[in-house]
Amino acid sequence: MIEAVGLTKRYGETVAVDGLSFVVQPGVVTGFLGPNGAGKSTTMRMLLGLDRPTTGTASINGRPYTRLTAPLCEVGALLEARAIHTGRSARNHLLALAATHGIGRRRVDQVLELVGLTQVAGKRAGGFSLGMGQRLGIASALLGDPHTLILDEPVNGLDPEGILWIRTLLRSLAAEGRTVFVSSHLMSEMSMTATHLIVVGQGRLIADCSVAELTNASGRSVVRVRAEEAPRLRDLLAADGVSITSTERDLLTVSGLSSTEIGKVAAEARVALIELTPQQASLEEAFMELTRDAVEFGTPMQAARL
Ligand SMILES: Nc1ncnc2c1ncn2[C@@H]1O[C@H](COP(=O)(O)OP(=O)(O)OP(=O)(O)O)[C@@H](O)[C@H]1O
Repeated sequence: MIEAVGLTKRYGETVAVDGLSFVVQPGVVTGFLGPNGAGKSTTMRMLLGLDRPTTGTASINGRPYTRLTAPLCEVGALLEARAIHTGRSARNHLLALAATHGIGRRRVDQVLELVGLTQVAGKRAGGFSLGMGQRLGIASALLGDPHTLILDEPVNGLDPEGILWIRTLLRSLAAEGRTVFVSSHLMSEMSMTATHLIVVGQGRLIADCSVAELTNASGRSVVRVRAEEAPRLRDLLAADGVSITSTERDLLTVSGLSSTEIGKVAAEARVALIELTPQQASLEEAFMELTRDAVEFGTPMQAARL
């Protein structure tokens, strides 16, 4: 379990993290989501004892990271991409790390296999592509078979096959009962990997809920209705609080009424429906709505990317 209590980090005038409190439970993948500059990396660095909080506390399984006796075996961490600038081979890099914790050669070969680097284990890690470096970082995080994983943007630099691989890996690690905390600024990615979400904006907590709750909370569900007599149905549905748009002759997009209500009106008026589809606002929309006021350098392009 990871716990942050009133975590705050100031850099001069900048408040990077602002009174953040949350708990990350074991057994599910928890996504740490927020626009660029929201304070995710700073929070993770404080969890890992790499940055000292201005105020507040961060603990892992009840203790600050710096007080863990065998950190590598308790917490696996992946921070920014290309953290490994080494002339060593991937295997030697892992062997050196393993030696600090009395971890054997067999475990090194195991994690190399797990991340798909066995073939290139003898190659200089400094010459690795971004994706290979990312895999080596994940191998380092897994080396001590830790119960807690803290990964900052682990899909960065991975190709589609790599993204699928990490998604499956994280879910299986969580299913084994581990605590898996993973940051991203991409809602679409997180919605496919995480079950729970902690959303931040400008250093503050915006949401702490399940992926399903976030979608439901957006509450802007609309219903797609297709009917040959769409104009007549539009008149029948028109009422206060109902908004109807139409981009095609036989298509209506209705908000303010449920699909059941629309179906009943259509049946009573004997209007044949070709389609009646309730549509949830996408997670991307829900996220943008949540963080709209918290995007640090809000530009239309950046907001669209979230
Ligand atoms: N060492 C530092 N000195 C000064 N300001 C910093 C420092 N580290 C981070 N910041 C500022 O703190 C804020 C939060 O940054 P942080 O990197 O934690 O955000 P993030 O959510 O991880 O963003 P990204 O998705 O872009 O990595 C930003 O305004 C950033 O400029």
